[in-house]
Amino acid sequence: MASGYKRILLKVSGEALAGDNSFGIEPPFLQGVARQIADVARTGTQVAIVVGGGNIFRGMAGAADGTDRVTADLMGMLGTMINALALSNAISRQGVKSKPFSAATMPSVADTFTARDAKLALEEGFVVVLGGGTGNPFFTTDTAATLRAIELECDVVLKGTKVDGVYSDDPKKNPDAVRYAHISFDDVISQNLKVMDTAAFALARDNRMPIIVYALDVAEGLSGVLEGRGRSTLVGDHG
Ligand SMILES: Nc1ncnc2c1ncn2[C@@H]1O[C@H](COP(=O)(O)OP(=O)(O)OP(=O)(O)O)[C@@H](O)[C@H]1O
Ligand SMILES: O=c1ccn([C@@H]2O[C@H](COP(=O)(O)O)[C@@H](O)[C@H]2O)c(=O)[nH]1
Repeated sequence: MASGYKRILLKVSGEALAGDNSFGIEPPFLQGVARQIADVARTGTQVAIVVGGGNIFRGMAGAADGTDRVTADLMGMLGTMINALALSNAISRQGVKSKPFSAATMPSVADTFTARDAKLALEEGFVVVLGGGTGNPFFTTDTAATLRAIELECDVVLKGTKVDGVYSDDPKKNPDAVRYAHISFDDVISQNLKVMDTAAFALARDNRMPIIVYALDVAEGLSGVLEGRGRSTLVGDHG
């Protein structure tokens, strides 16, 4: 069934790609995510993806160990590129055309991202997988996801992660945390709810870009979440 969305931006958690491990990519999990994405793309919904890198390297952790922050963030961005290549290839193996783009120039690895080229690829039926975050240190791939969604004129950001929505507190640390079905940008920011960083929420709020937070391993799959089935939280000022 078609989702009703013409074009979506999916943020795939890097940390979740490690599956039951603490580092790297678990192939069955990667294949499962690729299958869900291919199912949605086959319905005619255009899919752009931003991939995180928490399964490989986070700049803050590198900086805490003494590496200068800009270098550590470059290392983090390169980690997201590894995930982007793996995910794009896994989607292609599902029989759906996919093309990786990089925010940083690395011509032998992937085309450099421009909104114009990525939009053309989407219109030609490619699932585009965007690595390298925003290309700038001191940002995150959550902010990159919101930024790219706005640049590519997507209808919605889907944040696919390890938890099934936005809670009153981190559900991994507080078993009494309560999940919201819907929450406004102002509330998620003023309550300092950490499922995404404040910069990403503020950018989405200022550009009226709704965000749906859901668990990548949801039984109903990405298509189910897009159709309103499966647990998730809608962050936005309308609906
Ligand atoms: N209020 C909250 N509601 C839901 N999750 C929360 C909340 N506060 C903190 N979290 C945590 O935020 C995590 C998701 O964000 P995080 O940026 O760490 O990961 P990610 O975006 O999934 O991974 P990556 O950065 O590797 O792409 C969840 O796993 C959850 O434990
Ligand atoms: O725009 C960006 C995006 C990411 N980084 C660096 O990459 C890692 C991994 O990204 P996550 O969003 O944490 O998954 C991040 O910790 C940063 O070091 C960046 O510098 N700029």
